[in-house]
Amino acid sequence: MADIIIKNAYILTMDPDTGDLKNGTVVIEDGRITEIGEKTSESAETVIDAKHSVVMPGLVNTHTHAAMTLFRGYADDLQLSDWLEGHIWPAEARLTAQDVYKGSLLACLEMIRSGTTSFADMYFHMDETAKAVEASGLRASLSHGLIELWNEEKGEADLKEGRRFVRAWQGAANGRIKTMYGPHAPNTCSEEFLAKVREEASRDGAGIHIHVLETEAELLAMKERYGKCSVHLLDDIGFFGPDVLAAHCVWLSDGDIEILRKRGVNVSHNAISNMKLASGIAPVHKMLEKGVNVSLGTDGCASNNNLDLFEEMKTAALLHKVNTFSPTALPARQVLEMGTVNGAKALDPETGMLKVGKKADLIILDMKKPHLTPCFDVPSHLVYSAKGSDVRTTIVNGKVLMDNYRVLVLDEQKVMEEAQKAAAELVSKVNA
Ligand SMILES: C[C@H]1O[C@@H](n2cnc3c(O)ncnc32)[C@H](O)[C@@H]1O
Ligand SMILES: [Zn+2]
Repeated sequence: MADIIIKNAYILTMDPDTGDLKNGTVVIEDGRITEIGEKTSESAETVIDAKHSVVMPGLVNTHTHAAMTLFRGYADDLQLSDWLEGHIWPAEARLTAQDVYKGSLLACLEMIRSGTTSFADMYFHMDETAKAVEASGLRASLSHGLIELWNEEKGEADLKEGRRFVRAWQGAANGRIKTMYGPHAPNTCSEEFLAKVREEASRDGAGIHIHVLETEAELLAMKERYGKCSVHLLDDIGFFGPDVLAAHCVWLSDGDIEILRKRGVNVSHNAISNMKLASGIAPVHKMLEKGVNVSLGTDGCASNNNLDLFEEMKTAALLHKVNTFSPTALPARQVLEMGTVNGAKALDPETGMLKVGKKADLIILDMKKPHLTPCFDVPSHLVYSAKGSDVRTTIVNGKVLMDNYRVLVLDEQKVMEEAQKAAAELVSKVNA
């Protein structure tokens, strides 16, 4: 007997071999998809009737700082350097482990509600984020943020903590947690430190998550310090490979794109954060054209200000159409690929697609809504009309985390109240 059967659904598989099924059935057993077809002869403990609904792979958020939900709306409308150094870092200096737990749990709740089934995170007190991921049932690739700032002692201490975290949590929560090294950026970490991180990551078989060329200020600072940009510096020290996840990549030259392609680097595009902080427009259409794997991230809630990847998909599609003066740029299917398959390629290739043998990370959207009526083309609706709040059911690793809008794994009221209290106390400490 199977664990879950989902029937009567439009199935957006994201699998180029099979295409979509207009009225199909998905069977889940032991955390994996065991059957997809029109009908099944199986029976299951849980049968979900998904009439008027779409079943699709869960969305993958490849760049965020989950606990920054506590800073949602805290320091809006500022220049990135002022925002980060003048407001966010002083507030983060007061963060306790408990704050990070409460903020991360709130992020997990928001992601479950809006259809994100896995995410890549870089932050501090990461044991707490890992505990929140464990409790929520989500999947995540987590890293401790390493901000060396040319201070050798701080670099050593950060790296020690990063290494401890990587080793302590790799494969935890029944394999749902993976760990990575998280050097913050090439303009906040020295060349020697970045090379050391590369070495450690290779030794531990862990990936690396890093911000790259987010702002023009970074590009200019790198040119002044090294006479070359971040991508060329990282390439020269042998930093890049398919285990590197580079967030932002806004200020790229054509030569940089070629390096990213050649090295198989995964790029996380954060359209809303880049627009809000006025960082610039990443050359996403060029990267995709050249064959770079580009996925989607929200960044933290202080620069977005939510974790809804449906908003991110729509924004990315619109931004690159207007940027290229071409309405055919980034069509709906390609954006859906960025939100699912491409993200999965960066974090866990056994997810991101509804296919027999893949891990069962999937979501069900309720399509019987005024803003989704009529429906001529499902992918178009998912990108241009749907919202995270249209997700009715979220399943990760074959476990139902939200069933028909009811979150089963967390006490929603308590999570919100505790985060609200922690955020208020934190801000009053910063202002004191
Ligand atoms: C992990 C550290 O990274 C900081 N951070 C959050 N968002 C951004 C961003 O867009 N660029 C650079 N750094 C960022 C976060 O506050 C932590 O200090
Ligand atoms: Zn970031």
